[in-house]
Amino acid sequence: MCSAHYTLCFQMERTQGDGEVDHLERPSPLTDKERVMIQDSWGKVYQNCDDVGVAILVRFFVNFPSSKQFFNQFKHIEDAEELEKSAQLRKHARRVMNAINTLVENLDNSDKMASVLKLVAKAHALQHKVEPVYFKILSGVILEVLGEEYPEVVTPEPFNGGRRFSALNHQRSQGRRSLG
Ligand code: HEM
Repeated sequence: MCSAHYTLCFQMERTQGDGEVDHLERPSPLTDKERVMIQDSWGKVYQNCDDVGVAILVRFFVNFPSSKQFFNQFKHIEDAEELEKSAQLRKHARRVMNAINTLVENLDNSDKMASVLKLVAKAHALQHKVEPVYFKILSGVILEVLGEEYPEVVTPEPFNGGRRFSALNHQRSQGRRSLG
């Protein structure tokens, strides 16, 4: 599982069937080797950050239309091609990718990671009134799109119950078409 996704999930609370709120387990710290693998893998994705970010958000809004309700400029748009052109969507895609990039760049700086996550969490909860479940859904879509577009860096080996970035088979990426 990508560490940024993992950290975002870690920040979220999960509601149990009986209505009690339970915190996710704290992940074990990354080793230096894992951190460098994640940064290396993410670097490849981030080279195409505009196209990847838009592809992720279009998939998210098409497959989970209720998530559009928070965006005044495209909440009524259904067509994927039209969504793709929306300036508000493209801006949010850049913001999402840049926030993840800051997290990945600071994997060894937990204070910085916590402050970025806190800012994002506060703004979305208090200002934009986004329910936490949408973060969970979006993180699944991120992994789905990256798994399709970058199979060499997002591999399916289980890692604490999820998927992770991996440096495995980087060579296989040579020559693969890039997104967009
Ligand atoms: C990885 C997850 C996400 C990241 C890193 C992220 C990041 C950001 C950032 C940095 C901003 C601009 C600053 C701000 O207003 O807070 C923003 C704005 C916003 N985000 Fe997110 N976001 C994420 C997920 C979501 C989700 C799941 C939704 C709703 C389904 C959402 C809805 C919004 C809205 C409505 C705005 C304001 C848009 C505007 O004013 O044009 N975000 N987001």
